[in-house]
Amino acid sequence: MTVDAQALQAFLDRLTADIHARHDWGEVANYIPELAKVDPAQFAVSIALADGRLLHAGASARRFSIQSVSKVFTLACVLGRHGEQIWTRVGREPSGTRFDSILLLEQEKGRPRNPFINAGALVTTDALLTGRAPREALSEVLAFLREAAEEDDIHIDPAVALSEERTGFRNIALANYLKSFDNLQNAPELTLGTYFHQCAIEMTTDQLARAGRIIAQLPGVSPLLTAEKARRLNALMMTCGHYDGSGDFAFRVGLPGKSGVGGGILVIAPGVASIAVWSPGLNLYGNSHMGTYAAEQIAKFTGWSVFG
Ligand SMILES: NC(=O)CC[C@H](N)C(=O)O
Repeated sequence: MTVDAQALQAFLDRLTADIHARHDWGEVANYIPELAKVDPAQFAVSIALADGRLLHAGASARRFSIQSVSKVFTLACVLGRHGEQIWTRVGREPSGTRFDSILLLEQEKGRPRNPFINAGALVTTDALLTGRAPREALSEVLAFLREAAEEDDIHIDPAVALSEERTGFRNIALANYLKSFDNLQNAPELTLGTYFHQCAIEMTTDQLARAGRIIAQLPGVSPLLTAEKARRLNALMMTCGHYDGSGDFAFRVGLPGKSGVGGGILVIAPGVASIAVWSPGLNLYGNSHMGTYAAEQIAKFTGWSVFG
């Protein structure tokens, strides 16, 4: 689908002004002290187009904590390393529960519903870690992101990782619970440390939109992902990328997306564009409130949808 880039840029500028005028930001995540300090009144959007152009508006050069958006890239690394084997340990169904819920884990004997809820992401991170040190596993995720974004300046914020390490009691519970079902191969502390650091990667929307081009399979991007893997990541993002808000996101936006509790969302228009939005205030489901609104408005303006 072709898009008039100039008209889209003017739209993004209007959208940014509109969002700032609304003063309806949502609440920042307060269970991670370092994220609770972030000013909610911020917004950024970047769109990488199939012709190589990168459009942006708002604070698109400001770094934010990508948090659960990292789960897509970790899964991509794990699929590359272990192939389909990972699906014996984690499912591919939406959970209908909060991202940090433990409820289904007991009923389903320690096999998390999908790789994007925390329990499932702990399993994929554990698979990435097996056979090496946390530093090496994290280097692989960073190298993957840097190659996808074609930019080296992507790093982990140690203060955010430490902040979560000190207060992440639910994740600590989930990891121990997984271990009791024999669904962690490493010591829970090691898997958790790797997971918290992976979530603490910081990026700008410009960088995230560029990294997402491989999931959108835009022409000329790095062959890091096969077309088949990209399609499957998109399917998982569509069905599970927003936890118990996934249905609402699909209904409103019509494109696969992955959110993070830092307020970022990566939205994919397959073959057409990779969109990154960021606004740190969250909605009821723990997904960016204004980020979701922006994605909805962009989809409306462009007509981009996987549903025709
Ligand atoms: N939804 C999220 O972004 C959650 C990620 C966060 N690091 C956590 O585990 O709680």
